[in-house]
Parts: sequence; C-alpha cells; structure tokens
Amino acid sequence: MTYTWYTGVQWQPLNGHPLLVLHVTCRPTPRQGLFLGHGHIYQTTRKHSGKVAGVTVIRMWAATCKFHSRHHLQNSWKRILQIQGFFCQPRIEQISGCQSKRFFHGQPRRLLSQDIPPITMAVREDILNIFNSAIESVLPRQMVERVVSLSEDGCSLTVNNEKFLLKKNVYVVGFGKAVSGMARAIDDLLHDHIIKGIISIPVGSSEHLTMKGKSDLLVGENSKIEVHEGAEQNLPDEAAVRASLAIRDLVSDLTEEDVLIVLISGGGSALLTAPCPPITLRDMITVTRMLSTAGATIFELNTIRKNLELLKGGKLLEMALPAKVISLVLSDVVGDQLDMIASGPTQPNFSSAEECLKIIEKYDLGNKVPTSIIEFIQKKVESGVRPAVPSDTWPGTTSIIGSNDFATTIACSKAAELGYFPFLMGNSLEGEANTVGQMFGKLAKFISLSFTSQPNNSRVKALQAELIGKFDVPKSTLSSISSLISKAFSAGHGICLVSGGETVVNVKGTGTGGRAQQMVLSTAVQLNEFSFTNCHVEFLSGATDGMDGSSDAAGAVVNPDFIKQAQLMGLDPELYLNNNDSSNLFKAVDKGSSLVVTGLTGTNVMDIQIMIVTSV
Ligand SMILES: Nc1ncnc2c1ncn2[C@@H]1O[C@H](COP(=O)(O)OP(=O)(O)O)[C@@H](O)[C@H]1O
Ligand SMILES: O=C(O)[C@H](O)COP(=O)(O)O
Repeated sequence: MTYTWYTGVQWQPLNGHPLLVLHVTCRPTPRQGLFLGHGHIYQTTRKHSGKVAGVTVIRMWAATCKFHSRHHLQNSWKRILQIQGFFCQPRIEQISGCQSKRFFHGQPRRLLSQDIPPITMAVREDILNIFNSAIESVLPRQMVERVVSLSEDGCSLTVNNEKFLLKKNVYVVGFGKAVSGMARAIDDLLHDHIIKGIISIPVGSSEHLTMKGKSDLLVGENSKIEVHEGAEQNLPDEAAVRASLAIRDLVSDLTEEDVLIVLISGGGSALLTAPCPPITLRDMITVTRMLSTAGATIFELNTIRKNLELLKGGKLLEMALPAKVISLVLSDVVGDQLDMIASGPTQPNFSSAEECLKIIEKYDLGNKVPTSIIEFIQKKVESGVRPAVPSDTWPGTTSIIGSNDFATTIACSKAAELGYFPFLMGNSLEGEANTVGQMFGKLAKFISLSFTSQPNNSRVKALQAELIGKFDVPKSTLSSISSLISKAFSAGHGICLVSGGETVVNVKGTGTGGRAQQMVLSTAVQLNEFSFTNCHVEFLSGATDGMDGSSDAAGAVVNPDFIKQAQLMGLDPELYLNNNDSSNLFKAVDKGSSLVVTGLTGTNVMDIQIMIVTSV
C-alpha cells in the first residue's frame, strides 16, 4: 500500500501556542487518528484534511513550544516523518514569530532505507559491529591457543600449569556448537600425537563454515579426527546418538598411558546423547522440547538430562579412566557452572533423582512427560541411590577456555573504540525474555529522562523505583549509568550498555522466534510508549551461536521507530509477541532489516544484549 507524501510544513499560532502544521498528502486516505500519539503530534482529523490536486492532504498539528533551536526543530520533524515512514530533508528558510512559512523543499517521496539519516545508520552499523566483534573474540581457535601450549621439543603439553607427556598417545573427543574450531586448533597443535578422534557438531556446520570462508574452524582433510554432524534444531537425533556411541566406544578402551582431550561447548547436551534404556531417543526429544518451551532454565533441563543418560553427569569421564582426561570447555551457562555445560559429562553430578521429579512437577509436566522417564526416575528415587558425593579428588583436568564474560568485555572495548562510553551490566542476565525486554525499554526511558531532568525529577524517580523494585536492576547499576550519562552526553558521546546471559521463553504460541528476538520485540513495544525526542536508542539482543530458538536469525535490533513501521504496514506487534512469532514480524517489516543474521558462528557463549543511546 502506498501511503503518504508530505508537501510542506507551516508555522501557525493556536491558542497562543506556536504550532507546526504538517501538510501530508495521502493515498489512500489513512484512518482518522492514524498518526496520533507520537511525539509532538497531537491532532490529525478529517476536519484538517482536504483534497489537493486529487490527493488527500492531512494536516498534522504539533506543539512546538519544546523546540529550543532551529536545529532541534529540523531534527524533530525529520524523526517524526521517519517514524511515519517518510523521508524528508527539512530545510528551514526562516522562522519569524508565528508566521506561516514553508520549511520543506524538494520532491517528497517514500522513505527508503538509504534515507535514514547518518546518525541512525551509523548507530545501527556500530551496534552490529560491536556484536560481531564480541562473537569474533570468542571464536574457539584463539580460545584454545590461549590456554593450551606445547613445549618447544613438542613432547609435552601444558594446560592449567599441568604437564602431560606426549608420545603418540592423544585421543580427542568433542561435542558442541564450538567444537569444530576447537578440534582444528588441537589438531594443528598436536597432529603427530593424535591417534584418533571423534567430534559431534551441529548439522550443516562444515558446509556453513566453508561457505563463510571460515575453514580454519574445520578439521583438515588429513586429520585423524572424525567429524559427525547431527542434532537438527538443537534436539537430539539418531545421528547424534550414533556419534555419541562411537565416542563411548573410543573412550572405553583407553589406558593410563593415554591422554584424552575432551572438547566441550554449549549444544553438547543434544550432540552427546545416549539415553539409559528403556528410555528411548524419542522420549528424550519429547522431554527436552517440553521443558525448554515451558520456560525451564538450562540448569533444570540439564539436571534432568544428566540423570537420564549414559554419558552425562561425569559418566563419560568415568568410562575413560584410567586415561588422563583434559576437558577444554567453552562456557555457555550463567556463572560458568562446569557440571551444567553440555550436562557435565566429565564433571561430578551433584543432582539427584528427587530434584528431577521436582522440576517436572514445577512445570506441571507430570502427566505429559513419557512414562518411561517418570518410572526410571521413580526407580532411582526408590533405590535410594545418591550420586557419588564428589570430592576434591575428582579426576581429570578442566579449563574454561572462554565465556560470555570475555565476549562482553570485548564488546565494551569495541564500543569505546567507536566513541561510546561503555558500561558492562553483567553476564548473568536471566529471567523471562518478555520481562527482560520491558526492563531494557524502561531503562532507555530512564536514560532519556535523566539526560534532560534533574535527578530528583518525579518521573525519573518513579522509573528508578520501578527498575529496582520490579525488574531487580541493582541501584548501583542505575547510579553508574546516571553518572555515565552526564559524563558522556556532556562530552558529546553516546553511551553503550552491554550485558550477557540467557533468558527463558514460555512458548505458548505457534510462531517462529527465540529468546533474543522475543526480548527485542518486547523492548520495542516499550520503546514505542515513550517519545524519545532528546536521544536516539538502538537495542540489540543476539545469540552468539548465531541461531536464536526456532528461527534462522541470531537475534534482532530495533530503535523506537520499529513498532510504528510495523503498524503502518497494518501489523499488530502485540499479536506477534503473544504468538511467539517475533521472527516473522522482524522479517515482514522493512524487508527484515531488523533481523540480525549471522548463520552458525562456530562459537557459543550464551546471548549478548547491547543498547546504544546517543543524544540528538
Ligand atoms: N517461537 C519461539 N519464540 C520465542 N522463543 C522460542 C521459540 N521457540 C523456541 N524458543 C525458545 O528458544 C530456546 C531454545 O533455543 P536455542 O537457540 O536452541 O537455545 P540454546 O541454543 O541456548 O539451546 C528455548 O528456551 C525456547 O523457549
Ligand atoms: O547453547 C545451547 O545449545 C544450549 O545452551 C544448551 O547448551 P548445553 O549443550 O550446554 O546444555
């Protein structure tokens, strides 16, 4: 549908207040009130419309008393028009009192993405740049090289200050989304000592990494490490089970002379799957899907997995003994809890069967989870078997080679390099994606208000109280952000807030999306409820593995105009949000320009959120 062209803006008095009247020609005629409710525009009615040369002219009224300079006036109108989906380059010839003047010149036309003024495009470019730098910083190869070193004579390996004698006695196994690159790094380093290896990586990884020119994240053709691909949609499947059983057979035959290197990253839970009979693969798929869409955390899901499978919860390591076992782990869980990453196949299992039952009850899944699983857990409870209490002497050497922490630190450095004042909000962002999204929206409002108001302003105080009381934002975080705002904005710089973590989504709808996109859409809805006249806000949330939930995007990025753009297309963002269909909304608006698409990145350190706020 073709909508509107502007024709001109006039400066007129109304009730003693100066007003701007924007004449917009529309085809077809918009519904009454279509433009109501944003920024300074407070009235558009048919009364103010008319036909000029066969097209409808809408006069939009806007209070201008808040404009404090010619520059401000120009920018505000530019933004208002952009929000409505138009491009204009306002030029003010003259403002004198309240006399009628034309401000806009040139042939009006529809807004095109290249028309978005430099500030918006630059900020969008910067935020994507920051996200990509964060991902690049945790590519597995450099992470492995940071912690593993080979002696000059090539006869010993050092990890965590521990030395391992090498004499063609190295075996490698691995499972997870980042394991391909980790295996390549190990292969390059220890090639001559490796006897055999098996890795289980996501379906399509090799093809995708090759296509992206990242073949340095793939094991070479002459490698002794076999590559298995499986776990379509991050769920266990037959291919993953075959790879897992091959891994089990490999580690079961090792002797004390051998060194087993276990490469572990997020996604390993699905890629290393061997259910304890009589539980079937189908049962595991069902319970995994049920728990993750019910909003269970990865801690809860993996507690269940550890207790239902043959290799998780330390059992892979037990099978590999007496070999020397080195686990290299790229963390994808909040707090880097080792026994939870990929369900801890080389770590002690602290959980019990009773806990599993509690989790199933918590999500009211007692009658839905396959009976084989319930019976299996109940038998464990009745037998009174407790997991071996782990002692300090739990065998093996483990090193966390990288985590979200690392990626967000690099994101902050990149932001600083691009001229923003960065602030790291932390790496343990958890909770429901919608709620966290609202929190970011409110935070943007808090920043906008703090920028122009006194700290004791009642709206600032109310928002502060809400952020602390309802959204659990620490008071100290808000104080730090407040002082950052005044420092940055007075120096003419924007601020960049960075956080990391993993939220949950209780998927009730039938749409396509993921945690990151659900959060961004929720933020966008919040941003739309406020008029950001003094600053520009850009918010991104993305999965570092490049795949957000059931979608093929890594995440999304929006500014306060996004919802208006969707509404102009006749789309209802709330419907998409409630149907967990964020991805399809992002796809539909402005040719999907809000989607962050990376493809499989070859790494995985949870999700990252970035919010840039600049003054205008
Ligand atoms: N349509 C959807 N909208 C929002 N979230 C979804 C949707 N479908 C699945 N999810 C969420 O995506 C998560 C799984 O996504 P995934 O990217 O595979 O996570 P991870 O890589 O951490 O395992 C689950 O928490 C699930 O609730
Ligand atoms: O990244 C993932 O796929 C999820 O966070 C699951 O990770 P896990 O394999 O460590 O359980």
